[in-house]
Amino acid sequence: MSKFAAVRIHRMLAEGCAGVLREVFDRGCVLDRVIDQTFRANPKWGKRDRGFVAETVFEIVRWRRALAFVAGGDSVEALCAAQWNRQGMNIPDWWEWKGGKLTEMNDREEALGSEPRAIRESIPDWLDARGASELGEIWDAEISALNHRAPVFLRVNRLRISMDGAIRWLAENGVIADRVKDAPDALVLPEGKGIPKALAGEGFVEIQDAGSQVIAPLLEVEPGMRVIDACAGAGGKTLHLAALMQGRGEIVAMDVSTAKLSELRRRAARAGTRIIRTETWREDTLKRYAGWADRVLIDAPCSGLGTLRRQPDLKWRLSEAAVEKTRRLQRRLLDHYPALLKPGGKFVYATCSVLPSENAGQLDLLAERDGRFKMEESVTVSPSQSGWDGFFAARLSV
Ligand SMILES: C[S@@+](CC[C@H](N)C(=O)[O-])C[C@H]1O[C@@H](n2cnc3c(N)ncnc32)[C@H](O)[C@@H]1O
Repeated sequence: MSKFAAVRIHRMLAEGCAGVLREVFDRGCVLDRVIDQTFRANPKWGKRDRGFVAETVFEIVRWRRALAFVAGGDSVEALCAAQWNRQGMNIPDWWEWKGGKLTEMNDREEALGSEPRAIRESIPDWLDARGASELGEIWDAEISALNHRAPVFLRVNRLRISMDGAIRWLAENGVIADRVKDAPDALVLPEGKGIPKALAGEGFVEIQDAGSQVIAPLLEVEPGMRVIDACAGAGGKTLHLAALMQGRGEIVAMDVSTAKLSELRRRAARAGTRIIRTETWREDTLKRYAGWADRVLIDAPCSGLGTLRRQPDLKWRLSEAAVEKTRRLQRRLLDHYPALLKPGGKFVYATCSVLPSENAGQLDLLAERDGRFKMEESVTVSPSQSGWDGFFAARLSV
């Protein structure tokens, strides 16, 4: 039962929830961003109000299809009613959800378990068919795990603080964090807990899922090396690489997005590393850096299906055609970016997808097109087996 079960629903907050949901469902906006904008537009909402709105909309986006079945309709008002009922809250009399009776809703909640998986697990039909055809029997466990709420994981920045030091520093600031088995730099916060923005901004720790922390170590970087992070984004893995290189060597962080790279520079300064340089991809970048690097990380754009726990809105925006377009881009990156390596260099190809066609399947196709690469090691992080986001990474040598 939700911690909000005994709370009376305030009209302003209910309308706030409905507004967020319309932006996400009708206009295809990104849930996290809409929540942020809504909170900024309503500065008088307290911590509890924000918690209520965030929990309501996250759960409705996650369970949209199942809730529509339970509510007997998929209007935003009906979805809210079904979710509040699930949370053990009373649906206010003034909430016009045009649904059936509460008893009918409760009956349908019980019947939900016998519905087909796509309805039960609240995913589009195309995604269920794709998951089942690529993953077979384990799809059932994976999609179920991807519907759980994810805890917050931190990566301790070893350039600035030790593991014990970080645990002590967090505790002194009221944050309890535990070590994570098999993820040497990771800490996990208790369910439902976050880290205050001010602490996250100190540079001692970065918010990063434990699954994502598997990737940088696979590149086997050493202090003094030349490394290219070819799809660096805002630098989650670049910062990890810099820490593994103990602040010695050179990392060139590349991306097509200048905005993401400027965020990366801000984070790098905060993390206390000076070995990262950023480069926006241009026509001549590949030529200028050809044969330059000891290591290349291709953290490729992907469907993102391994991160559905944290961004459930993604499943309603994605389509089979969009996933295929992403696969074509992945093939292009694999055809071109290994040219950045010196002879004897190594690259890691990584995604946050659970679909083999974006992962090992891409490397099988690469092997057919180009026989120069030798597979050294690969890791698949399964959400159901690890409790982490889903990732794939493989190291290949030239
Ligand atoms: C999976 S995200 C990277 C996440 C990032 N490495 C991190 O750890 O935070 C993929 C990135 O690839 C970038 N991208 C898209 N097309 C690209 C291309 N053709 N070359 C390089 N990067 C590209 C996107 O802007 C996005 O930032």
